[in-house]
Amino acid sequence: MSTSEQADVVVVGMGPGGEYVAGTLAGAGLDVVGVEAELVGGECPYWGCVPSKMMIRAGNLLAEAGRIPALAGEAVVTPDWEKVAGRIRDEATDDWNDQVAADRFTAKGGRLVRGRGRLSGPRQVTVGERTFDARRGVVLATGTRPRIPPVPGLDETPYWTNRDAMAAKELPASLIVLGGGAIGVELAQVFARFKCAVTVIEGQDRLLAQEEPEAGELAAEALRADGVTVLTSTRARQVGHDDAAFTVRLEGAGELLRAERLLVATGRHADLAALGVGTVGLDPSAGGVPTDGQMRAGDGLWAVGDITGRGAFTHVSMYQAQIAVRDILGQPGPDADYRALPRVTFTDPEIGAVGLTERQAMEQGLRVRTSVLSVTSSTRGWVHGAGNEGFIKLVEDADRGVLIGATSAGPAGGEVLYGLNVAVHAEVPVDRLRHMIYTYPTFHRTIEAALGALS
Ligand SMILES: Cc1cc2nc3c(=O)[nH]c(=O)nc-3n(C[C@H](O)[C@H](O)[C@H](O)COP(=O)(O)OP(=O)(O)OC[C@H]3O[C@@H](n4cnc5c(N)ncnc54)[C@H](O)[C@@H]3O)c2cc1C
Ligand SMILES: NC(=O)c1ccc[n+]([C@@H]2O[C@H](COP(=O)([O-])OP(=O)(O)OC[C@H]3O[C@@H](n4cnc5c(N)ncnc54)[C@H](O)[C@@H]3O)[C@@H](O)[C@H]2O)c1
Repeated sequence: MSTSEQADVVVVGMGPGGEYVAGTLAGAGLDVVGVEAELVGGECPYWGCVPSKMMIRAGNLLAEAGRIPALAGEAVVTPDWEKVAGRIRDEATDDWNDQVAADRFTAKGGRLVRGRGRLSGPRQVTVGERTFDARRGVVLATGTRPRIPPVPGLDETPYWTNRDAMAAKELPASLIVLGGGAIGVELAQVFARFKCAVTVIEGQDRLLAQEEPEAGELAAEALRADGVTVLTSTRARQVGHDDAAFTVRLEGAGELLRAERLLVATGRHADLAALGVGTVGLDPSAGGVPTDGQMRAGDGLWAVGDITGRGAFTHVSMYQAQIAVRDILGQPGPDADYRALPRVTFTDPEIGAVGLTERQAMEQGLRVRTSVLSVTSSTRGWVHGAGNEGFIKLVEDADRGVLIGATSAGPAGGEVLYGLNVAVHAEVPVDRLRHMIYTYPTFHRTIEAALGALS
């Protein structure tokens, strides 16, 4: 009979959230077991944020070169995907090898256990034949997997998820993207800029449906300008595949689309049943693990990252990880606060947002004032010329006189977002924001104009 092994803390899943928790606690002298089924570092560095942003950087360079004729002369540019694929392989992922990250953890004294972990009771995790008892507790940080919609025929085809797209050594000549959320729009634009014929199929009436309607419209305009076919309020009825191509039969009139590849980017979900959460009294069929403000999910149990369902972003997983670490170490600190949750979709133009959309604010029964100002109307936008599309949208809680939401779209829209992020987080009165000095000529001066236009 095998005996259980002891540890102070067992962290299940070593993505950005789990790696931070495990590494920091090990560095603080705790006996930490980190359990990882695939690669230490998780989705973000190997199949998510980092490789996709390398692709986007390359695609944006091509687009900028395409703007030279309008502003600076002539440019002849030949896209070469091999450069992008090579950079992802060599610089981003080390050819999908996590040795550096694993060594970083073990150098701090952590014990890395490779395998799929599962709760087998309170403060207890089983990995294959081994069982670990965690004196202080267990941290769940297992992230999410792609959600594959139940479209007839889809399961029998070799469709791509984000993982295949990130590892692509060659680009297909044509691509259908199912889902017009963050993954769908970012990758559609990159692939199109590398001369792949892309069609995006989005079930809702606009792209980036969780953001302001203006954001979805801008994303659609930008994608169309890059040659992408954007179909909204459209669903796939049937998917097929033969040696040559994928076919997607659409609902409604039943139009048939064909493409060399099909990318499914229709959201993600956590598999709580496989994680054994029922053994600690949690609902295995829930969409995420509920936590309190200190990321506690039960006695001796914490959860951080995508699995909590509070925003599938690396910065959320790191933020929550810091809170969980403090709590496990017995250090007091503020509860998690998601009022000023920022996010950036790295299309060109970038679309950043923080806090509530106008609609979300109204649904909360708040009396709101809003404004939308075009970046092109600013001096900097006008000077910038080609590639200057974008807008600032502000959502003010009219009764409190503070911003509760904002969208910053445009060149460097994600960077411009920062000031708005501070304003929403710190609840800086709109009246104070109106009376500060905004550098001339910057894109962010559009914020000053938008503050003046709140009504
Ligand atoms: C294409 C793409 C682009 C993205 N771009 C951005 C971006 O620009 N900015 C941003 O903020 N976010 C982005 N994200 C989201 C970001 O990648 C995630 O929010 C982040 O990785 C979540 O971190 P996590 O620690 O919660 O989980 P994950 O990164 O998913 O890591 C979880 C880890 O747990 C492991 N695991 C799972 N189950 C078990 C088990 N039972 N036992 C042991 N190990 C297990 C997995 O193998 C994985 O390594 C992107 C995602 C994708 C797919
Ligand atoms: N820049 C970033 O921060 C970034 C980039 C990529 C991904 N991410 C994260 O990864 C997560 C997953 O990204 P995602 O794009 O897969 O999910 P998402 O939830 O952002 O978008 C999925 C889209 O697919 C649509 N959809 C669902 N089922 C469909 C169907 N059957 N037919 C047509 N459309 C359908 C939805 O309406 C939705 O608009 C995001 O929630 C985001 O948090 C972040």
